Amino acid sequence: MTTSRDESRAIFERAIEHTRGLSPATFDQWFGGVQFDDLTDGVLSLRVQNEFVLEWVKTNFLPTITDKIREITGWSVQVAWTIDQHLEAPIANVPQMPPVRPRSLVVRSSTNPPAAPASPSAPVAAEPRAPAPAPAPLRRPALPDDLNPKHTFATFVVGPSNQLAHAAAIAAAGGGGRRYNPLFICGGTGLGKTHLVHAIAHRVLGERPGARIIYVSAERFTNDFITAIQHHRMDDFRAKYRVHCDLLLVDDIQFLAGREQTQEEFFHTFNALHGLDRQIVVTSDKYPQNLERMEERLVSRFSWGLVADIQAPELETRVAIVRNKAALEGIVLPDDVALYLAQVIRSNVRELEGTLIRLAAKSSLTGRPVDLAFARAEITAATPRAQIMSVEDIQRAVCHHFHLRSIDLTSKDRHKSIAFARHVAMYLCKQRLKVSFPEIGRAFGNRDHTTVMSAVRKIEAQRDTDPQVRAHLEALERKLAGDS
Ligand SMILES: Nc1ncnc2c1ncn2[C@@H]1O[C@H](COP(=O)(O)OP(=O)(O)OP(=O)(O)O)[C@@H](O)[C@H]1O
Repeated sequence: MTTSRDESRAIFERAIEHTRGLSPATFDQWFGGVQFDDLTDGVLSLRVQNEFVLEWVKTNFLPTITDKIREITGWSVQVAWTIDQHLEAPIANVPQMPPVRPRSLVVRSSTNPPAAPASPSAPVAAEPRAPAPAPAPLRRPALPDDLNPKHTFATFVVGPSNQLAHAAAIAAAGGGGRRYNPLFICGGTGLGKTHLVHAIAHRVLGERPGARIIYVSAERFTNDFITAIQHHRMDDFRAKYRVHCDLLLVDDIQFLAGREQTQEEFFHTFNALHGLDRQIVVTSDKYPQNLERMEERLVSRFSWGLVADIQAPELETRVAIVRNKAALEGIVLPDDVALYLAQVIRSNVRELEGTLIRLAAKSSLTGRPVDLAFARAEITAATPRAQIMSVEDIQRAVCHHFHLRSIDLTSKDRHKSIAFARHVAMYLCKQRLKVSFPEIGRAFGNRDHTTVMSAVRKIEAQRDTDPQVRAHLEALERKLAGDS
């Protein structure tokens, strides 16, 4: 069967449309970085920005796409990939390869704009590299003493904000997929970094009870090190961390800031384990390059494997987390309350969980059911207004300021003054609520997240150059703060 390029592109587009329906958020995030080159005689040629996108798309989308193409054309499709770092991604959050360090791979699950491309196109073979070798044989069991039994993969809710870190954590636990060493998980407080690290340990222990796992906070590593020096037990310390360890999990590495001697020791620990191909997982509240007072050689090693960040979860993920937590704790939580909690507590899962537990405790003390009225009253009393602001509050303030109807902001009306007010509202949502671009898009008449990104960028640029725009923003900021 021979087809023209237009026909084959149409076949490909039908196939990927089918895939988009299966998982729209993931699709946008990943498939946006793939370009169709050709489909001729059963060979589908695709161009991707980097190897990680290639592997992800290949694992998650390709089977469905090739099945669909087979359904349409009868071909058993083979895929030829080209890695092209110059490829302009239509979707801004496609993961980027870092420009200089050849062995590192930085993946952002965020909606941050992509970095500039670094090197020219290079065709690659269709197959991914062989899986990493199995860890060294295990000798004696070792149980990390402070693992939270509830922090498992089963209790971790996966969404676009954390799916890369989650997938990488499963791979680090030997659960398939490419294993990156080290795995560096970074993100703000209370977003699930420690949970994932514990989940890795539980999974490894479940599957290989003899595995020698060391789970330490960087603070504990420091204290162990100091104690070893004090008591002349450096040989034991080194044997423990550099030899009798199959998996090293280090939480909150930022704690090593400025601790030069501990950094030096950790550097050698890292090298020893890495040299033996033992998995190392590190968490941090910052990207490696943003770690303060950290030796450059350590920073560079942290980026050798995979840097996966965790962002604040989207609304749907927050709802799922709060429902899950309620189910785990045996709390009866109506859907409208779950949604309300997820709407008002946006940036920190720990806080979301804490609020749920507090509500449940108060409800059992007072005998009142956890219903919407109860939740609203409790949260309003306990939280400053600014923190429980919602997209609707911002839309209301913007409409009031520009004398518009609320429907104008969600309508398709592109009149200049309405479009400007809409852009301002989107900008304020991003600034104040830290909600994701897709989430904002949905609240503004189901607009695409790229539209929201460009609106926010436009206002950011005007804010710095146009005094009138700045005046509107300041007036709105005052209004929103005044509501607090
Ligand atoms: N995706 C998720 N699914 C389920 N629970 C989650 C998720 N993300 C976070 N949590 C829960 O939120 C709480 C805080 O998570 P965790 O302690 O892992 O955060 P962290 O990123 O390590 O924060 P910090 O940097 O402050 O140590 C934990 O109870 C954890 O179980």
